[in-house]
Amino acid sequence: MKTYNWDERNIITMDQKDVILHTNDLHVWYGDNEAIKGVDLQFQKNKVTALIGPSGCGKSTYLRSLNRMNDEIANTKVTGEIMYKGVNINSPKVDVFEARKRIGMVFQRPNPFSKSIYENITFALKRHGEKDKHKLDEIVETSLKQAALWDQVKDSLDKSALALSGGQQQRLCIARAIAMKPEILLLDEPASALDPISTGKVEETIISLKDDYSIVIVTHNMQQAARISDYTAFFYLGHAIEYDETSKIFTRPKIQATEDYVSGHFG
Ligand SMILES: Nc1ncnc2c1ncn2[C@@H]1O[C@H](COP(=O)(O)OP(=O)(O)OP(=O)(O)O)[C@@H](O)[C@H]1O
Repeated sequence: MKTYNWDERNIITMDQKDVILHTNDLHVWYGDNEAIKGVDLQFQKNKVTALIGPSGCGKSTYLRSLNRMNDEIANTKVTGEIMYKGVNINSPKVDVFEARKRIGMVFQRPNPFSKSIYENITFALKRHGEKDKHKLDEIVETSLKQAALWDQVKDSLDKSALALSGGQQQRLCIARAIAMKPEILLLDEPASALDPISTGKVEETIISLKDDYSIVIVTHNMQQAARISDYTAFFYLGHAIEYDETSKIFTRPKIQATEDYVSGHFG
């Protein structure tokens, strides 16, 4: 086992006008286990940012904290700031459901509702009071087009979402998240349960979504991070160790542990 200097950091900062979300000194505890130990990262608008690092380093915990999903887990404490448009969304005063409308999330396993394709997309919109059928039809079409699924399902919107393939289900989940018109999409290993062809399609979808959304994605797949992201953060044991442009992380990172991790020689 190599020894590394874990006090070393290389964390880039960005011009505030380009930043859509950032965390200041974010800590997350599960009971006594401090899973995130003071992370300061900025996320740029209309870019894809990948979070990488070995299993258990806190990537998913950090991602989930960005739209307060950790609130759903008992015995969790989150301190520090999550700044979105001048508002600290980690404040107890913030309406969590409103925050999640703006910062949507797609999980590792496709989890469509046991409803029709159409209803999967309109369900939350209706709950938020949208009743206009014409408008709902329009949102269904736009969201499915953006998720690159429209052509395959436009003639079967009444079909059960569960009859779709895994890759199609995941793109439906992306369409469902997009339908709420978020600004930020959080993706937690969205392709890890998919075959290579479906993975390729989900990756193409993610790249095409950049024009309209800012995306933060957790991935175990180094090639995937290199293919689709503009920025990459390397996490280890609850710390963000290195954060830079993806091209730099994968070709000339400043920290030895990052270099070893991305080249498969870590540990
Ligand atoms: N729901 C939970 N309850 C208690 N502890 C948790 C929970 N989720 C994660 N942890 C702990 O927090 C730490 C970070 O886990 P996390 O899942 O965020 O890491 P990760 O980097 O995403 O891992 P992986 O790549 O394996 O998904 C680990 O010690 C883990 O055991």
